[in-house]
Amino acid sequence: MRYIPIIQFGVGGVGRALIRQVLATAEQQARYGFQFVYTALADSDGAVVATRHEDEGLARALLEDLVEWKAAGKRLAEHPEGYWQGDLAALVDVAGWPGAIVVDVTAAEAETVAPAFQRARDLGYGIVLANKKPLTGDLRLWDLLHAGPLRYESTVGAGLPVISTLRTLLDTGDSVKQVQGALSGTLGFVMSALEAGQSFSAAVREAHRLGYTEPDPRDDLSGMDVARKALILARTLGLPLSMDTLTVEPLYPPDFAALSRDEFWARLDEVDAEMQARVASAAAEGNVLRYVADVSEAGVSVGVQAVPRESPLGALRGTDNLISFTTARYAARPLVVQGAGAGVDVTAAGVLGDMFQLAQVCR
Ligand SMILES: NC(=O)C1=CN([C@@H]2O[C@H](COP(=O)(O)OP(=O)(O)OC[C@H]3O[C@@H](n4cnc5c(N)ncnc54)[C@H](OP(=O)(O)O)[C@@H]3O)[C@@H](O)[C@H]2O)C=CC1
Ligand SMILES: N[C@@H](CC=O)C(=O)O
Repeated sequence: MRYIPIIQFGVGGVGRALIRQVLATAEQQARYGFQFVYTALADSDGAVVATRHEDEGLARALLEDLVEWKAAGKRLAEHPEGYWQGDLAALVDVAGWPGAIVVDVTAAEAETVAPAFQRARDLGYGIVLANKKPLTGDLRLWDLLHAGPLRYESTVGAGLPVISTLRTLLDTGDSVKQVQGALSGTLGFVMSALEAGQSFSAAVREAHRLGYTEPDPRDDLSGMDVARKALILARTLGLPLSMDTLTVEPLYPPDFAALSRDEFWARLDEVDAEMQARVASAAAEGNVLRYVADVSEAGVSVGVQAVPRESPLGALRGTDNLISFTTARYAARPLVVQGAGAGVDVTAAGVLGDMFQLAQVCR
């Protein structure tokens, strides 16, 4: 049996779901002749690191306890096995051995995680990302990440096979003309709720409660989360674009960006009337609102579109994403991927699928 050390940054909704799935799939892992062992877990200011490395990593009972501890809103550093830390690169140093995989399920800024990725690259470790920020900042970090084993399926469409589909199209020599679709689970959920008569602010609160939004929901409502996904698709297509080339339409007034998170939540209902009016005006024409991303060589844009209620995008419900690839081979009828595009379980499954792939690549 090969033991593959897992160093995981982030023990939030997705991070905890991932730990549960890793523990629940020991049999599936064994079928491939390996076992994932957690050797380090980090949250924003603490960590728990395995003291015995050889094959066991953190014990199952401890991992289960840590999942409960974090679900209760506590800090890893305050756990009896935890300590305060702010150096993710040092964690990569102490917790890995050849074949290790570093998993980023935070929403931390690129600059915060970049030194740890540099260390992982130096040591030849694999990297799996659900965090979009490292892939959408400086192109030098994009290049560094791509200089070794890397998977990032869950950054676009959560657990849906979006990046792998695009990769296969490109690897098999197809020419991808356009990638278009609804890429936000949160905004899809909110738009559906508005159609059903719920207020905008109530729908956003519900999406947050259900674990669909980013840690700061303004990342979703500003369009930035969709813009990041669109940029990841564009860069995967080979277009060396940066964020400032994208057109992005926000769903809240500009002064909301400077509010504290609490102030933002307190003032969110100020947007309700305008959103209700936009939905009603679209409905009068037989349309519904969808937040749509468009990626092609001509450029990348993300924003609200009124689309016919009966169209594929208009028929989407809840957190469902729909991504269509128009290519030389799929010209008349695009290749379409559709399904839940947010939620901690589907996202964690996308990350775990990436880990299974890297386990077969990293030695
Ligand atoms: N939820 C979803 O449906 C989807 C999420 N994703 C992506 O997955 C990632 C995680 O999302 P989610 O689990 O919902 O978010 P949460 O807010 O629930 O969890 C984020 C975790 O990251 C930790 N964290 C933040 N900064 C750092 C840091 N500098 N070092 C180490 N840990 C840090 C937080 O620590 P602390 O506990 O101390 O706050 C927390 O444990 C995001 O990037 C998101 O975009 C992608 C697809 C879908
Ligand atoms: N907040 C995101 C989560 C997945 O990336 C979304 O709602 O789509």
